[in-house]
Amino acid sequence: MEKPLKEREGQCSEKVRQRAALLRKDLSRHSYRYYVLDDPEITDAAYDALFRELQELEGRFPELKTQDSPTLRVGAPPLSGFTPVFHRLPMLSLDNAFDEGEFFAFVQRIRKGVAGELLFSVEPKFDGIAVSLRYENGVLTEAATRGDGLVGEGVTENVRTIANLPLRLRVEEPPAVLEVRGEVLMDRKGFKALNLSREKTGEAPFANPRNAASGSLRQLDSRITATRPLRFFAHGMGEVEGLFLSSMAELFAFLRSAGFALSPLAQSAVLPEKVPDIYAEMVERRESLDYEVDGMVIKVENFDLQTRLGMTSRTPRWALAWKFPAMEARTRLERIEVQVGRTGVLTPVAILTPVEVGGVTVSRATLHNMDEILRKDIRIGDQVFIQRAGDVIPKVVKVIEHLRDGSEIVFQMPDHCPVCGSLVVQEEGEVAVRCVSATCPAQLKERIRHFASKPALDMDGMGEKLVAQLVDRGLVKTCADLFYLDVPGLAAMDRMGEKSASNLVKAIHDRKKTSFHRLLYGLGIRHVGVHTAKILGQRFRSFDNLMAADVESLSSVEGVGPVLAEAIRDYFSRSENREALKALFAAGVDVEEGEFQAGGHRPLEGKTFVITGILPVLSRKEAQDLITAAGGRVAGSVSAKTHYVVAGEKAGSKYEKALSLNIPILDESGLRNLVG
Ligand SMILES: NC(=O)c1ccc[n+]([C@@H]2O[C@H](COP(=O)([O-])OP(=O)(O)OC[C@H]3O[C@@H](n4cnc5c(N)ncnc54)[C@H](O)[C@@H]3O)[C@@H](O)[C@H]2O)c1
Ligand SMILES: [Zn+2]
Repeated sequence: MEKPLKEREGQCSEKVRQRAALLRKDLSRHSYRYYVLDDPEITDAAYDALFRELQELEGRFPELKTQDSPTLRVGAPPLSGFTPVFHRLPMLSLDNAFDEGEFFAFVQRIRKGVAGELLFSVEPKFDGIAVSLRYENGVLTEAATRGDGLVGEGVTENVRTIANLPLRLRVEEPPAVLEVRGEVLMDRKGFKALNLSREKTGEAPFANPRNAASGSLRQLDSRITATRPLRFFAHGMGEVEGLFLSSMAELFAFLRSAGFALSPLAQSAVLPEKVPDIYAEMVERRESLDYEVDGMVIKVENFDLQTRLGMTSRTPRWALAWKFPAMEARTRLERIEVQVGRTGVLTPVAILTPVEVGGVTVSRATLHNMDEILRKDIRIGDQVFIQRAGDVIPKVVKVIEHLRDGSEIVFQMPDHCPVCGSLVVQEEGEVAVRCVSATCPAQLKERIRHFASKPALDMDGMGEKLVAQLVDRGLVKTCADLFYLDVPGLAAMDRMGEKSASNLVKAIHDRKKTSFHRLLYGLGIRHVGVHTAKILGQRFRSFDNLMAADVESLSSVEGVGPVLAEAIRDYFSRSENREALKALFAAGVDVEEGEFQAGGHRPLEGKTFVITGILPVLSRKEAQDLITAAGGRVAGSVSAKTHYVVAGEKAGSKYEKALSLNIPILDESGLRNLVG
């Protein structure tokens, strides 16, 4: 139960006072690093937690509040190199919510003063840098960052270099004054490329696309900004004269017609009960966007009501940012382990102090290779930012160099295989170091696991631990040995009963009859993925043909480059590999006939498709299968090489890209017609 205020005030001990002072000091420092230097040393989630703690302390003990408390302020004052721009209407921050309960508490607060229906607009929260664009009689005259909310940095020349923003409003009778507010951001691809080139020249990488966008926009030389892949998304307005809009729906429509990019995920006039579902959907689609969003912004639909609700010194009372689970975390890199892959490549892996990222505990991150470690200057003992995206292995984005205390250790790649002890080699022109021993058990385990994996021979039950035992006890020395395993042999393994042993033997036996591409993929030839294996199957149709093919005819196949052709040639030129394949056939492996039977209907041969949005009947996977079965190829992103884009409901940026490149867009029935 809440205690009466008097008593709570009385409890404000020296300890609490000190804590509040410390929080204020820390928050100010982090704000400075984040807003001014674009080089944060803690994650946004960690910052938000400190911010909340201070907010709560100040709420319980109002006497702790100070004029300069970070809880009362927006951003940071502008940097002195820029012309200061005074915002006629302040540019505010947003209140945060972290769960559904906090969202409905916000709805409740607003409901108090409202009779009748309450509606909201929803938009993704773009993780970029806020700017205000001033148009006078339709012409862009001034652009400024948010700064401390009242005074921002004049970045007009820099903003003019952003390609997707109108320098003149595309409306017949432009308003006398219109300030469009929105977010400048950098897409993931541009961010990756920028960091890569910075690491090569020894510059510190940016921690995330937001910091990269901010650092790129806030340049004193606009020629540098012009080289950076920046985009602008509009989401609101400041001062207006000569234009009357009454709702978010009207605002969205007006901004679109005037030539601004808005998120295709924006919706207006939504009932509050619907918001949690839309939130869940946005969380799900977050990864598929080519730029980062860190939450959903919910705004009161009606402008009259917005005005009535007003604002605090820091935030409007009519809007809320419902944050997404963080995908970034900071932790310590404890040590570096070296793993040996199936082609013998030594891969360094970071072992981290376990940390939670987006609801999952992460304790390992890939470091790729020695080049990457050197480029990012990653040392053992460093504090690092890690990032998780979907189900892929987390990666180390950046080291927080100034937190080093001198005890960090520079890592060196071992010159011997950590598993079999043989000398490793680095082939010319290659970054990777590999163990080339033909008998290396680490490689053998990986090769067997790959061979038994789902897209290859798909032997359900052949897991990592079992494979390790089979190899360590000498029962399996080649992939072919798998087909000679018997029930007593398997049942002797740890955690293996008669029953599961006999199931597994049956599963292995069932998999003898397989398809060409599964077997080819299963061999684990470097660079040969599932897709390439399928293409090669279609072209060569048998292992005899494939083994007889020279580099030239291999690389003439669409989708097979010279590197791949070379890898395939190299693989089959080794007698041990040819023997291994023979041994598989001798063990009874059989590639199904009919897979490439002539006369197959292949109307989409040579055509590349991109699928976006939700189709009315087919799932994403079904649509893909339909296309590949008809000889087409499905790519992940739209480019000049795309032949068709198949678009469903809520199609996103891929749809827009297709429009801009004049690529034909099909709906589901259009696709079916094409397939026939
Ligand atoms: N890591 C650090 O050290 C550090 C330091 C300071 C701040 N931060 C981060 O910055 C946040 C505070 O920054 P903030 O004041 O910019 O607040 P905020 O990021 O919580 O949100 C406010 C901003 O969101 C932007 N925005 C994006 N999409 C929008 C949309 N569709 N509609 C309306 N506005 C939209 C607006 O520009 C607005 O100014 C903290 O929550 C923290 O995550 C981190
Ligand atoms: Zn080895």
